[in-house]
Amino acid sequence: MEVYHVSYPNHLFKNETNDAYALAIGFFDGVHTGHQAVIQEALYKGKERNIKTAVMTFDPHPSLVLGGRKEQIFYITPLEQKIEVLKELQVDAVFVVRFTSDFARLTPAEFIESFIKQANVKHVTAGFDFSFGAFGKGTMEDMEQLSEGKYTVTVVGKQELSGEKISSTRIREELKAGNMENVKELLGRPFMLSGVVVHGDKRGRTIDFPTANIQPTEGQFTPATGVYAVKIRVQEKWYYGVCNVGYKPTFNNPDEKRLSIEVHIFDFNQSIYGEEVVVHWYKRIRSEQKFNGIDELKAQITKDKLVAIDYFGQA
Ligand SMILES: Cc1cc2nc3c(=O)[nH]c(=O)nc-3n(C[C@H](O)[C@H](O)[C@H](O)COP(=O)(O)O)c2cc1C
Ligand SMILES: Nc1ncnc2c1ncn2[C@@H]1O[C@H](COP(=O)(O)OP(=O)(O)OP(=O)(O)O)[C@@H](O)[C@H]1O
Repeated sequence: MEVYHVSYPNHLFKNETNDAYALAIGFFDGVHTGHQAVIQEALYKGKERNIKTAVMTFDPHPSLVLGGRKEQIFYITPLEQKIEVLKELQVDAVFVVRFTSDFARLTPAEFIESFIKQANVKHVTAGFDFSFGAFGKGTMEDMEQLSEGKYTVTVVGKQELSGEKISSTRIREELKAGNMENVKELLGRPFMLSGVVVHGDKRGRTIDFPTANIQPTEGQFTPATGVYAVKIRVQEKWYYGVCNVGYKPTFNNPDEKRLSIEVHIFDFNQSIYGEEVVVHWYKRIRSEQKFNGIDELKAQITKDKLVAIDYFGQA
């Protein structure tokens, strides 16, 4: 899969590629099942017409530029992970458009000229609510009307789960609540968090539950605090585990708000500091609690482990 980075006005498509494309457009944070329907439609059209399939996405999130947001944005799938998921969907190319204020000022017609027609796009698919161009004024009807016969358009209808639209916003809310089973259903795969194993307080081994402390890749959304049943990939192998996201109130002063993500990996006793790992999140088991000492905490983690084993035994 090719990845092209394009930006307006300096670096456009002209010399990038001569291939013709069926294109799916959107921000696609999460590449959830609603997004997958849009991308599958592009894949279908690409096959039908014997042309390549591409996904156009933007970076950073438009709200950072349009909303004048100063704080960091947290993504369900940071760009690199989004690209990985798109690769698995068998897309031929990804166009990553730099979302700048200059880009945001383009009229719908200008956007189409520079980013659709000049990119040799022969078919466009997007969802029913996709909007583009300055103030988001361009609709999918405009997309069709401005085509001048140079490309065709399909609009994918609203994909729903339990009567509500599947959306990135909805998934962020579910992550904030720790509802990982719902997240899994909406994404069509478990939520993934990648990061590096860093040194913790080294207390874990003294309570018989050694943990890998994970420093997440920058810009990733972290689920609600609490204890979770997870799978973790270490050096190409998958293991089961229990993960605590929180502040360890049993040991730490509640004012010390340093969030930690740590996984006790089952049947594992290697030193993995500095390793890159990926955590897949399945189920929230309970909230983090302040215990009266180590014995109570140990007894609870033993129970958490049984809940996770039981969950995976049935999953
Ligand atoms: C499954 C699991 C559940 C945990 N639950 C709690 C908890 O409810 N309250 C708490 O204070 N710490 C909890 N912890 C965190 C432990 O206190 C922590 O692993 C221990 O202090 C070791 O920290 P260290 O790795 O920084 O040395 C939990 C850890 C794990 C692995
Ligand atoms: N549930 C859905 N059904 C059909 N199309 C969808 C759905 N969700 C998103 N799309 C389409 O997928 C593309 C990417 O959309 P976008 O990234 O805005 O997703 P979103 O999930 O709606 O995000 P947000 O919650 O931030 O509005 C757009 O073309 C959009 O119209």
